[in-house]
Amino acid sequence: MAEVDHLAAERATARFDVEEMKVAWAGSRHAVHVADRMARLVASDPVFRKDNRTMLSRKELFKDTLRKAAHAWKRIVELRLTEEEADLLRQYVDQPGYVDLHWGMFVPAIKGQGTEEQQHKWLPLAYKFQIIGCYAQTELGHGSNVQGLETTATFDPKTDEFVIHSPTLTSSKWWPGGLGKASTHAVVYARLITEGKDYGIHGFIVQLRSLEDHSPLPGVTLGDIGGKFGSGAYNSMDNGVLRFDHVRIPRDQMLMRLSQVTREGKYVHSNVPKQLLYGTMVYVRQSIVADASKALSRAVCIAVRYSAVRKQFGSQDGGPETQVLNYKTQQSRLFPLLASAYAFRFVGDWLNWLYTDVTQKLEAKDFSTLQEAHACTAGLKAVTTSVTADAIEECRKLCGGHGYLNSSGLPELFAVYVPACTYEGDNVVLLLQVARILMKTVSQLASGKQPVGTMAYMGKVQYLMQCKSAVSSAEDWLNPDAIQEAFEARALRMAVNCAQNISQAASQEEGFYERSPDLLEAAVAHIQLIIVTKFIEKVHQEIPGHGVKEQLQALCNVYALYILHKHLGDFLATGCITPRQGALANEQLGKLYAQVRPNAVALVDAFNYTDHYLGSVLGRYDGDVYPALYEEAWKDPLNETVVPEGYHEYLRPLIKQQQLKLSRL
Ligand SMILES: CCCCCCCC/C=C\CCC/C=C/C(=O)SCCNC(=O)CCNC(=O)[C@H](O)C(C)(C)COP(=O)(O)OP(=O)(O)OC[C@H]1O[C@@H](n2cnc3c(N)ncnc32)[C@H](O)[C@@H]1OP(=O)(O)O
Ligand SMILES: Cc1cc2nc3c(=O)[nH]c(=O)nc-3n(C[C@H](O)[C@H](O)[C@H](O)COP(=O)(O)OP(=O)(O)OC[C@H]3O[C@@H](n4cnc5c(N)ncnc54)[C@H](O)[C@@H]3O)c2cc1C
Repeated sequence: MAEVDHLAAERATARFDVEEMKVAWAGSRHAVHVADRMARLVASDPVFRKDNRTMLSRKELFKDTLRKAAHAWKRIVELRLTEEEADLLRQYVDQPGYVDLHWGMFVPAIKGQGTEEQQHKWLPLAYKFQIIGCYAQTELGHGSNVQGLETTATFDPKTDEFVIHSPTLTSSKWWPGGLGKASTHAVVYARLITEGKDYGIHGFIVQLRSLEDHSPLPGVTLGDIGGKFGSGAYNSMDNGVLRFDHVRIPRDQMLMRLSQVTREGKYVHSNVPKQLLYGTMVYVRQSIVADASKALSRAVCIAVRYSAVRKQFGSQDGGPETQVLNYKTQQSRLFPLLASAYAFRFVGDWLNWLYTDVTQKLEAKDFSTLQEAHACTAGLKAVTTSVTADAIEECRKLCGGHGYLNSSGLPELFAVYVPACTYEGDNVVLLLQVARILMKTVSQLASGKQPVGTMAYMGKVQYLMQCKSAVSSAEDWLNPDAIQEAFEARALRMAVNCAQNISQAASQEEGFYERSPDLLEAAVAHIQLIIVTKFIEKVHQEIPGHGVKEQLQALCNVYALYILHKHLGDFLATGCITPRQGALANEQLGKLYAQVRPNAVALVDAFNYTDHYLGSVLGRYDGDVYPALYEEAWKDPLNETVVPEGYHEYLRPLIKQQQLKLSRL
């Protein structure tokens, strides 16, 4: 705890129990405790220092990542950490690296798509880091279109092997994290060809590097694809390129849980949906939603604390300057982001529950909820990552000029985060998947088929197509039923409008193509409805702690009314509310901001982040920003010498030349 607390006055105005809010945020008292312990463990270990990261060269940064990963593993083993503890420790180390893909995609791919025998063989090796794996799906020529991948895996019955080959330049694997320099193995996605027939994309475990000296195996060409956006940031990751020249692997290295190739080369597909091949992506998409709230809450924590410290302009009578957090414009830009962090946290928890539920059903061969899992993970991944990326940039602007300094932590956070809009499915491509499912659901309404899960509201089509909001005062917008109905009506009407427009096209496919910009908006409306609904449901639960429920209620209303205000055009165009009701929502939003204001600093304290994890001089817990900023500047390598390198070569001759010219005048 800091000696001087410049934010003490802010903390004193909080009208709720911060310790209990920490529990609501983390999910349980146990979760707060474990996260706290792991965060402190990392913060107190000099190997995990990260304040110099943006000053390292790419090579130094990569080596630093290897060092941290090895040290983290050593600590995990020494301290016999549980899986939960180890995941948190890695989170707080906060440096993207091959380990993320090893645990986050390679292991899940084998678990999800490998037979029991294959899991028995490969997982123990991966669990002990005797092999390091990555997920090699995307190619130079194809990423979004998985069915368009070109790498081939041709079965050779003579030797009982698959021959993995990259037939073209565009078939080179391109992007897989951990592939460039670290991985020894990969789950490679390739077209399965047997008995002369192409059976489409399947997963294969392929060894890439020697386990003795790490050199590439014969027929394997691989390396790093080069520097990426931002200093430090995602450059700690060795995203790689990989080509195969007729590389042979045993038949049993095809992941055979979903389909098999027999010794004779017969292709056998188990009686399961083909889309289960995409299971690893579904798993990672749901974890990306949980991560969105982490990244967003970090940015918001920095911006809120700094806005409480920063003062600009005096009062009319020459009194003290005003905290920028008191400006209504600052509040109207920042508090919706604070509310979004909480909203994403709770929808992330719900999505995790849904994912677990669907997985259990799949184990029991019940595939009925697969579409729901796909729509929710794809749509929530798209909306939460897009909002978070934009929000981090907004937080940078909210911190004025100092937000642009690396020491604010915001440039690096943005650079690390922004590819989340692209990886695990480009957000537009994913939203179009949601739109397809929405259109399918609308088309089935006429036949009387009742939609289920998050689409269930569409079953109220008769009512929602004609209902009118009853809101007649600003306070009426505090009624969750009023919010819920307006959001349901907007989402349904947008979807039905799209469906009607598509039905007038020459074909469904052409209509979908022509109307895709509208479809995107309909998909966003549907996903925003899910987020609002899950927040409302959360607030309806019993939430212990003085004032905690009230604060969450206020944030829920901020989130919903902010979205309504931002997308007012949708609500008006679909006739769900009147312009007057829109104005009342905005009036209520202003009142809610005033309610949030005295609690703002405490609401970000509830995220319980250490200064190490935040990595920001502006977001320090103690608010002692200026000495830290001043001190940090002197650490820059440019300040190692008073006179810069290059002075004698370039500055002095220039100055002298000008002096000479002047002396001649
Ligand atoms: C503690 C753990 C932490 C873990 C987190 C660590 C991770 C580290 C974090 C970040 C590191 C970054 C790692 C990045 C990795 C990657 O990027 S891997 C590569 C990801 N690639 C993609 O996401 C590609 C996107 N493309 C696709 O998913 C598909 O191509 C497609 C766009 C969905 C289209 O597929 P396809 O052409 O086959 O299908 P369609 O004709 O459109 O649809 C056919 C039917 O299938 C249904 N469908 C599609 N996808 C799914 C799915 N995933 N699940 C279920 N069902 C699916 C679709 O709705 C159609 O259904 P219908 O026939 O009934 O209409
Ligand atoms: C940092 C990072 C890490 C990654 N890690 C991995 C990894 O570990 N393993 C792996 O296999 N891959 C990885 N990837 C690759 C990633 O999954 C792909 O980049 C991603 O799926 C997007 O595919 P793409 O690059 O082909 O984009 P494209 O599909 O080429 O997108 C280009 C543009 O076209 C638009 N577009 C494409 N299709 C459509 C359509 N049908 N309708 C409308 N618009 C469309 C997109 O919206 C986008 O604007 C990573 C990528 C990044 C950036």
